[in-house]
Amino acid sequence: MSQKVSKEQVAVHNKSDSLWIVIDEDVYDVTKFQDEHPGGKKILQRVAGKDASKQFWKYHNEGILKKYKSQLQIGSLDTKKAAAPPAPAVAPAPAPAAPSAAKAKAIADAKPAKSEAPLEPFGDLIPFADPSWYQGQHSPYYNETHAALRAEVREWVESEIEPYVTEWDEGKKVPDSLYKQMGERGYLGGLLGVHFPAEYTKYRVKSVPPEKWDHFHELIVTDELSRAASGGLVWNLIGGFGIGCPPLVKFGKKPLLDRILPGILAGDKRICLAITEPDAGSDVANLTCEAKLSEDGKHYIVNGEKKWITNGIWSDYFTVAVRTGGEGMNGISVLLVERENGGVSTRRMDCQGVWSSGTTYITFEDTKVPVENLIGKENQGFKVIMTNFNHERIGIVIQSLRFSRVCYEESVKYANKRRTFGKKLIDHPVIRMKLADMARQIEAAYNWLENVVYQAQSMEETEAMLKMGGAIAGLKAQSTKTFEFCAREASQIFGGLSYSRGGQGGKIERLYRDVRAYAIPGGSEEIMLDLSMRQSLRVYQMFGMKL
Ligand code: HEM
Repeated sequence: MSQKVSKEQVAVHNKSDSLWIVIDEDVYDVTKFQDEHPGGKKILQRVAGKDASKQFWKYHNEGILKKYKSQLQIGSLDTKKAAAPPAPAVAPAPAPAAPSAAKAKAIADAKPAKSEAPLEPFGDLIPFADPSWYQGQHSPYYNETHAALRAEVREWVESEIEPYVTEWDEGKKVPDSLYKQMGERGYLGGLLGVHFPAEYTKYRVKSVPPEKWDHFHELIVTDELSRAASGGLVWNLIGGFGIGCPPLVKFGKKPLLDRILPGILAGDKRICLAITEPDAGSDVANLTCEAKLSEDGKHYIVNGEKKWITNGIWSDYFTVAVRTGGEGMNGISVLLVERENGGVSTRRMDCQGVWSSGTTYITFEDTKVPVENLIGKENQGFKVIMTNFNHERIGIVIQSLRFSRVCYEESVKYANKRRTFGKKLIDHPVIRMKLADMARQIEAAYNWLENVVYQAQSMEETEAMLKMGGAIAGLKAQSTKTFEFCAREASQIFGGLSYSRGGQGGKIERLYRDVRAYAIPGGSEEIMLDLSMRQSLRVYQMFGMKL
């Protein structure tokens, strides 16, 4: 790849039997690739031996070069300047245009006397495409460990995930090795909504010592993973674990944790949450999957069905809500079912979106579960489930808002290169209005999210469950509605490119299909909005609300 080539040498390779092109001063041999080029071989032959940068960027985004570079690049033009030294983990800001002396003084004078320095800017600096602290703005929530983690996860996603996401989504499977990496990188240990469980795993997150791990680190892992623009990918990696494992960690008995948690946190064994049934979705109190105690009192025998269970198809363990008592919420318990004990059948379901997440229909037939696998107390499982919902919903909020940002970011980039009616899309007021409407909703919801995360980590768990449940439910509805809005508006901006799968509008097309997977599970928008009012009013009545 270090080969230096002159323009004249490239120009010789101008026929289909030896076809070179130049993109951004790098030289590519596309002789063999031309037959498989999705845009056709003639279009490549027309630029054979020439600089094709302009044409290339018209039809592709950065992901294509990242994916094919190692395979097709044979060198660079001898006129290309040496590459800049590698960027530090946290990229410094590009030098801003120097303000006039008077203006600089005015800015300095206007600064509050005691202002904490903001963190270094990071990423592409497109306003609203990342949270504001990425653009060097002040924030009370983040410190150097958050910035380092952000760089760590982004590097991983950009190099090892993003280039392959489309393939995995279409193939409806993410390689198991990636899940294993989630364990080895320590991310699984950090996604439980509790302290980092260093006592149960030897793996550590490179940028953050366990004792410093907080809820904002968890937010960053989920947020940066979601930049891959695939609900299927995110749910494959954290969908089952993020909601199935916390109840085990918080309410499981120590011998059970000692036996199975290390394997789960290492990424060797998979776990999922099984609550929803063919006939009981948001109405959890009415579930019917039953568990009866065996005559010798050593096992529960489980019979029933569970539906739309994320990761079920690959899971070794299932955190299952069952009916052990009478009707309603006081007859529900939570059990940890182990596949290897038998009686568990799983079938993959075909759904509209989140294709690589493994949505599953499960049948339990006389499934034996040792009584030691009871999570929480018998007939008090409703509390376990309710505590878990806040964590699940915050995860959905983080993902929905990042997906909204991806829709916005892709739109801004595309609008700055696509020309219609003699000018760039970005120069049409109607397009800027769409972008503004996306940005204002994203920022409003994200600032609410940061506040909620801060409250959740500052409060004791029961207090957080009570006081924050209503707000989190409202925020969940706000975020999924924002996501739906952004997917729609981005799709209008991309036009036909987001109607076909793959290519420049591929992320938008995929996310559009994922919208319902966020608006419905974890509590549908309608249930969430109603709950946000009912719960907030009821709780604050307890805390002395005056009407
Ligand atoms: C290293 C060189 C190139 C590679 C690896 C490459 C790869 C691809 C890929 C993977 C696609 C499928 C769509 C996508 O995923 O974005 C595509 C489509 C396309 N490419 Fe290329 N390409 C290259 C160079 C070029 C050049 C130089 C041109 C124009 C002169 C071109 C024109 C097109 C067109 C018109 C499409 C179809 C776009 C659409 O469906 O809207 N490609 N290319």
